[in-house]
Amino acid sequence: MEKNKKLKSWGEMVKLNNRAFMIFYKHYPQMVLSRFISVIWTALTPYVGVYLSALLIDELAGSRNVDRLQFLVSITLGSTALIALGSALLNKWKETQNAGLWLKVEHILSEKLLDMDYVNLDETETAELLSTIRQNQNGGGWGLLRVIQNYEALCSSVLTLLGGISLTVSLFISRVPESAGAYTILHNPLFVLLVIVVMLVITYIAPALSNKAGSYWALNADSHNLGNRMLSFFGWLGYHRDIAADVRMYRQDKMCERYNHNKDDTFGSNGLFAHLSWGPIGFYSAASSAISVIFTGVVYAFVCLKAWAGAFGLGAVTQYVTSITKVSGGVSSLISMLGDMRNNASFLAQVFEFLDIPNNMYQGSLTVEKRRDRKYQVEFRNVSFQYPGSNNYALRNVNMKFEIGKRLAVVGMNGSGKTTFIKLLCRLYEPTEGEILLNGIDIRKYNYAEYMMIFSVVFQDFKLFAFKLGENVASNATYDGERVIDCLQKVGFAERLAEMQHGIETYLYKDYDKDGVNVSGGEAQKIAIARALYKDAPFIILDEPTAALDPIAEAEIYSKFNDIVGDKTAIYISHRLSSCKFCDEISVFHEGAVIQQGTPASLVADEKGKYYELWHAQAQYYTE
Ligand SMILES: Nc1ncnc2c1ncn2[C@@H]1O[C@H](COP(=O)(O)OP(=O)(O)OP(=O)(O)O)[C@@H](O)[C@H]1O
Repeated sequence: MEKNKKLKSWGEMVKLNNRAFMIFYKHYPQMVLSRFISVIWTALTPYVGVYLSALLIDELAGSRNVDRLQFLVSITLGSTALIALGSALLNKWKETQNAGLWLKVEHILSEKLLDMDYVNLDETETAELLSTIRQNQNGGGWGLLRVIQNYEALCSSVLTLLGGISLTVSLFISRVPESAGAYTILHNPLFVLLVIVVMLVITYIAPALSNKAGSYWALNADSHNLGNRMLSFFGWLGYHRDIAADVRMYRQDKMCERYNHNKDDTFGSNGLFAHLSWGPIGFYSAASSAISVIFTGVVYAFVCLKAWAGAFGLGAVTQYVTSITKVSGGVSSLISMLGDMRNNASFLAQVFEFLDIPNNMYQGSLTVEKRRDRKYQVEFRNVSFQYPGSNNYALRNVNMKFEIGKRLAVVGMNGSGKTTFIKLLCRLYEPTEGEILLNGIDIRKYNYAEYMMIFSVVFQDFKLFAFKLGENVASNATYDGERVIDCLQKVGFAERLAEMQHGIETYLYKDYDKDGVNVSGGEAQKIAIARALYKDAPFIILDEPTAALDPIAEAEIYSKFNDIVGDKTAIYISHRLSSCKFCDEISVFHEGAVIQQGTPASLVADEKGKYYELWHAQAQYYTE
């Protein structure tokens, strides 16, 4: 991961911010437009009031013509009402379009995650990068979250500046009457230039100091990543439902607290940021505020002196002070924004490092033939595999052919490569050596989405969503209710379903519905198997499908196994060897290799084989 040792150059700053802006525009054009139109409106409309009130004051201080005063008052009131109406409408539009900006950013990141090669999800670098991006985003609002708001502020500053300049020009060029004596210096070009330079210098220094203070966050971004990551874990320790029981049982909160304090004190009162806030960050922020006040003094002095000397009427004093303050505000926020965009560029670079992670998996385009007879033949040919970054082979020289419509059991000790074998079959990873063939063609040549359509898998660590039961089974918001019920019945869920108040419309868990039901581990496993059945793919793969089932449920599933699986080719991983007798063939994995293959009866009879050893190790607990 790239280290934030120094700020990005101005050129890089422009490129990175523009790229981020275009991402937002592509995803959410209305959101971007609503912000910019609002900003233009907000920046320009105040000048109408400034201009009209100057005319009113001049009229009051001058000829005091009643008709003209009436006219000016009506115009002022009418325009104020119209502007207020326009602002309200624009605000509504903007608020609607900008609802959930944080979620929108998360959506951009999730899109990338879903599109990414599965293998990249496993990599520590990917996890670290994403975690850093999220911490910077949630902690300091850095990264994508800041981009639109910065562009909006930039646009607002430029408009404020231009509007202010147009109303200020006459302040500098208006002449003081010769009768004012020494005050005529106020229109002397050199003096005017000097005043402008002083104003600009002060205007520049204040935001520059403030940016300097902000840059300490960007420069030290790497040092608070670990602290942030820990905070986001330890800070929410009490909220994690899945670890709540363990934390209570072993009082792990104490251990976590100690670890948190000892290893990282980034945000503590002795930490880096406390020191920085006390030192340079505090100093530059305070200096910036103090210098802004000096500016106001200089402006008032110059404008009031010119009015005193007779260069313009009293009404213009408010106009000039307001508009010149706006010019200064515009310049100041322009500098501030550019500085902030530069600080943010370091954080954007990390976002793009993540969004640019390439998809290296070969993307084939062959369509998978839709066969009514389900005659799909899969073959592993000399397949070996190492996980990225690992020197060990998780699979070694695996050769296997799946016979159509047969039931294959895969057994072996922990870590022998069974799940890895399934992940390769599903193309979540690619073999390091060898190839996997579907009907004689390398699976990489097929369109990935189509290839996945021929498999239904229940992974060991399957997940159900806190959505409706029917949606979970169908993996879709719309579904065929009868088919859902049929699949649930096949896996022995009928009784539990009958107890559910809203049937297949019942929400699982209580996250989104107070009437939701908490299902047990075994019930969840049945639902996951029903989901695999609903997909009705030619291959059904079950990775330890009955590990969480009670003996009766397990027996029920096995007695109906052939009925459940139907004409599909089934691959079945299990540690309960007794359950494999329903299969036509068993493959025994050991240290990544297939060391035995045969029918259940032949393997039990082979006294020298691994299967015999495993079988008897398990059987003794039942016979002794
Ligand atoms: N994502 C991964 N990165 C690196 N190594 C991994 C990864 N997943 C598994 N391994 C390693 O690959 C080997 C095979 O693991 P696999 O999960 O395929 O075993 P298994 O036979 O399914 O085990 P179990 O019976 O415990 O489920 C193990 O040594 C494991 O540590």
